[in-house]
Amino acid sequence: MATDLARNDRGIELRAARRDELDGWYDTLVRAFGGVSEAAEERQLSLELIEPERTIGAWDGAACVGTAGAFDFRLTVPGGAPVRAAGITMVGVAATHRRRGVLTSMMRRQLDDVRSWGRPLAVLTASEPDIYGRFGYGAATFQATAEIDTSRVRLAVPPGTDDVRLRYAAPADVLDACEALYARQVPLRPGMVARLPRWERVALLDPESERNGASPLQCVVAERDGDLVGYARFRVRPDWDQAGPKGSVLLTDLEALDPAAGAAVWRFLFDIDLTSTLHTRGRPVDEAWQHLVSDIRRCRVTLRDSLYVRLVDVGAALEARTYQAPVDVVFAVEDDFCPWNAGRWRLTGDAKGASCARTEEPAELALSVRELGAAYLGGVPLTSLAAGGRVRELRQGALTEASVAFGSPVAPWLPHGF
Ligand SMILES: CC(=O)SCCNC(=O)CCNC(=O)[C@H](O)C(C)(C)COP(=O)(O)OP(=O)(O)OC[C@H]1O[C@@H](n2cnc3c(N)ncnc32)[C@H](O)[C@@H]1OP(=O)(O)O
Repeated sequence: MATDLARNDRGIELRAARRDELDGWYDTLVRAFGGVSEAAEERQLSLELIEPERTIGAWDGAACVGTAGAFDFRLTVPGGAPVRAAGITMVGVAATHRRRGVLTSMMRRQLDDVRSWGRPLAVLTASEPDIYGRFGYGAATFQATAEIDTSRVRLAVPPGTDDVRLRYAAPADVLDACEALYARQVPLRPGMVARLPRWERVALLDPESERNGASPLQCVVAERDGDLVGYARFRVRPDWDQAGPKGSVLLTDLEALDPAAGAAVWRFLFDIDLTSTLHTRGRPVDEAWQHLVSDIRRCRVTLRDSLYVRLVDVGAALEARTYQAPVDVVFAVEDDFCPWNAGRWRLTGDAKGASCARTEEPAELALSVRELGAAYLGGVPLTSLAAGGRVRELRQGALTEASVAFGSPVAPWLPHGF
């Protein structure tokens, strides 16, 4: 646990922040990100969600100069199981203390902690992609952002779309029903995270200071025969010029249970009067709307790295997921930062389950734990990493076998930051 004291070699003390220190600890984090305060309700919620005993503070005397935290998530992995994963968060080092190894010492302590908690995975989203690879994290999910010219792009909807009824609702009034629908989606896509208590409130945060001229959060629910089958939360930003209206729709959340429900919600978002652009952020890279549009180029889709995965316990992590095709491969894993993972592991598995144990047999694929993290959720093919020289095939056929087995029929996706 992070509660016992430790010093790194530069006289900085690492320990968990006590509850009565959390405010100051959080101020250090805010300053590390530039010092612009969040809205009061956002800060309040962040402080409620953080578990003090899973934090790390770096203290230079009485001053907090470094922060890191961990949420106790359950992450969906290929096959649908919810696997315990430390959601690493709130990492910052005071600008006065940067590039002296404070982050490195916090990462060292944190991964030891995560291991002692028995969590096979650590996951995070990175402020900058360059930071976490050295600690064994690999970019495992990507997300799509789109800027859709809805004045030009048409949407072709599937049969049944007209049977779906839409109505506006206050986001808080339908929250429980929307959360129940969300919970049904979580096992269906690797990378999704089951809601922890109080996390549903994150979706309703709507501080006026962060709207930038857009409306308060709006919600439309989709129903069929009175049952909720989808929802969208969004804002509208009106705008006008000489030629008339050119407002934007800013999509925040969208879930739907079936193709017609999804198409009904997307059609609604495309058709809001006085708007000509639909902005979407952080959506799945394989989302179906991309196949319904008349002109994908005018949707300006861009991809970005999203969830980084670190296997803290290689054997337990590889056993916790299933494999879409049979696999029996010996991996030689390099892991300088967590040497307990290094060495040869034999993975055997299929769509029903897997076992992964240490072995003395000859290695068939060689890679570092970072590549294993990138491939773990099925979104980054091992063949692609191998093409870049990041995975080496030592037995002919092992690469294709493992790459096919590791894949996922749906792209992994992290629905929200943390
Ligand atoms: C999960 C999250 O919360 S992501 C949020 C991360 N936080 C931020 O971006 C806030 C602003 N930045 C910071 O607070 C700090 O610069 C941190 C936390 C990114 C780095 O802290 P430091 O204590 O300076 O890192 P540390 O000295 O341990 O550096 C370790 C190595 O990472 C490198 N490194 C650190 N930060 C960066 C960076 N932003 N970009 C590239 N390399 C970096 C260092 O050069 C060093 O490399 P080396 O081992 O080859 O010498």
